[in-house]
Amino acid sequence: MVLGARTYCGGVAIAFVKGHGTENDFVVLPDPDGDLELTEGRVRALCDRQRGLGADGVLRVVRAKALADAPAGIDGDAWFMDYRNADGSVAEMCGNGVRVFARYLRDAGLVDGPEVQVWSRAGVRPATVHTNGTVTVDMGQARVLGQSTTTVNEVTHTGLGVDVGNPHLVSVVDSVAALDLSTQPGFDRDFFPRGVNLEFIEVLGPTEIRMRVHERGVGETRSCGTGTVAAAVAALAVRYLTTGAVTVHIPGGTVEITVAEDTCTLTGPAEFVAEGTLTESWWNTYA
Ligand SMILES: N[C@H](CCC[C@H](N)C(=O)O)C(=O)O
Repeated sequence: MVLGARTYCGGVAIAFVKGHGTENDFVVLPDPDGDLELTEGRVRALCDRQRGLGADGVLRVVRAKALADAPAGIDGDAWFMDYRNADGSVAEMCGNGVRVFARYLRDAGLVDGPEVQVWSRAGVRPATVHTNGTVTVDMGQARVLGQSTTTVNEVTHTGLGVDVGNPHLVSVVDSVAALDLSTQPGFDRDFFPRGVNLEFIEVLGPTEIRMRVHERGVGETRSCGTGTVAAAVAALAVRYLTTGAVTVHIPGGTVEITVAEDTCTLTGPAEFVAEGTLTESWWNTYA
């Protein structure tokens, strides 16, 4: 497992690792000292599936002291997941990303033991890397925002807004397969001024749902970890419950969610596909 690079000016190539959590895929960029100039243009190019490595997002592995916008009071040596969406935008949190990030820290020998503290712009997300390769993340408290609407294929759905550190709107539909999510669904920009991740769920049973998602800053993805937590909250709300366990089937696999009054957990796989180095010419092409 690569540990990362300093900078090209030092003549050292920039290392990457490619991984995914239920097929929500990421480029992991080890950059402990914050040397890389990770511009929006480079993120878009990295995530482009023709001119780059291809991914839904980038996880920069950086120590908090190397970040300009690290939360106040955080230990400078804490590991921070600097998450970027494929369109180059910065998001507060990425649930599938935390699973991949935590497993990377363990496999790269940057942390000892199965318990990993992953910091994000939404706060710290403790994770446990299990011996079978799955990871359980403490996702913090999910906060219900109220009802809002989304329009897909000229049909308007009323959904439940849920804040999981990032914004979500979850709508219950008869069939997720019937939805065309190839373009941005409509949503209320007054209710969600910073954009929103849009989940659509089909209830399969009291504790089981199927979900598809159109992610803010990406488009339709095979999975969205924070979205599965929001979906579980909405599925429980359908039964007038605020706590419980829900199995969520997404196109990229299955995750297990627990919802309690004060916090939620997300358990699912984290896989690594490849590791390597970016060519200097490629890196210098995109600024
Ligand atoms: N697109 C999301 C961030 C990534 C969330 C998703 N990939 C996850 O696993 O939670 C947003 O802009 O809030």
